Amino acid sequence: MIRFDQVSKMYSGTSRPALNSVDLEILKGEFVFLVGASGSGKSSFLRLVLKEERPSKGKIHVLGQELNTLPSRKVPYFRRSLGVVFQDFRLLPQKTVFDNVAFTLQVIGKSKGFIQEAVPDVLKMVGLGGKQGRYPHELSGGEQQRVAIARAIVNKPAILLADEPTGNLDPATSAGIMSLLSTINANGTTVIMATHDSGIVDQMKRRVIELISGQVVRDERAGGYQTQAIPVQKFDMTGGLGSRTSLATARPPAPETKVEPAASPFEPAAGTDSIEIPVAPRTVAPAPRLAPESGHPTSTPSWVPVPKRDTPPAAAAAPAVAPTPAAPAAAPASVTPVEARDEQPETPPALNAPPPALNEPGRRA
Ligand SMILES: Nc1ncnc2c1ncn2[C@@H]1O[C@H](COP(=O)(O)OP(=O)(O)OP(=O)(O)O)[C@@H](O)[C@H]1O
Repeated sequence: MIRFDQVSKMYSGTSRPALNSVDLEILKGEFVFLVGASGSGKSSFLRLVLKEERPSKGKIHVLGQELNTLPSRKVPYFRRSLGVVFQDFRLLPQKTVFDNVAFTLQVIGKSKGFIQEAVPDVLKMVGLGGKQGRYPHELSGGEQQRVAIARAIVNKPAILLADEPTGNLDPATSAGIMSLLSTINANGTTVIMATHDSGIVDQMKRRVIELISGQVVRDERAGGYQTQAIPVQKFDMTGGLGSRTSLATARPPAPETKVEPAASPFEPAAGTDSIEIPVAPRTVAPAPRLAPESGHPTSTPSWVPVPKRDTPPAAAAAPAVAPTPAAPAAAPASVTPVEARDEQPETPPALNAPPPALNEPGRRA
């Protein structure tokens, strides 16, 4: 579904790559956390998936498409399969909840009838059924993020990219957002979330990819935020230290091993809507956890590299989370906020402003 082959990204005017020889694969239905200190390359990774940036080296495949060869005119259509959520919500302040979600559908020319059906459905799914007439300033932060998520998923994207979606929320509200993302994932959407929130990562027990200075140093199935960092290049399965083969081999365990996420407090128990709200400690980005002199890991890796696979993870086939009763019966089609940035006739700031998380102001190459 997403494959990075020896991808490096060097922004112009910089001396160090934001991403350095990244080699990984994310399968349909996975829920992946991207962790790492500020500046380690998480947002750059997401921007590359979105084709907001081009790799300086290497190839990126997303949904069967090699992005280097994707013509610009096809990018908006490509992005219809991707939803994006940001830390700062990026709602249109002058539009109601309904209109914020409807706007992206209008941009791609969906009919009024379609919009009238799809928007209430998705708002109900994110728990905002009764608030569609409100304006963003009349909502809590968590509710605003739910609107942003509704906007991102109204077209049932194959992939949802979330850049610090809980970064502005308190722990209890974050738990609600994570529960929602879990449900979206259980309904078939691949979720990739960049985060500094150790409590969430530790409790969700999903795949964790850790970046340090643009390099993948850990790729752990059902991992935690603080697990010892393992330099992938040093974990040699083929006899060739740091070789292309060993990197390609250093992929997460096969889906056949079925990573059934352990019961997570962010996921409602089967047959119920109740979610235990954990009070997870917030942390800032950690310092690299390599042994200071050698750069070698300080403990045995807890993951097992395996060859590439093409089949979806078992967890996707058998969702750990029962879809909520409020989930829409039919999949509405629409457009992601990303695409709206490309195609919208006006330039509403919330959709067009350079995204701070993915495109920090003043840093565009
Ligand atoms: N447009 C840009 N132009 C130049 N350098 C950039 C640009 N975007 C990012 N960088 C640099 O690339 C590196 C990775 O940045 P990136 O935003 O991907 O990190 P991050 O892990 O997402 O950080 P954070 O957790 O703070 O959001 C940093 O050194 C950053 O300064």
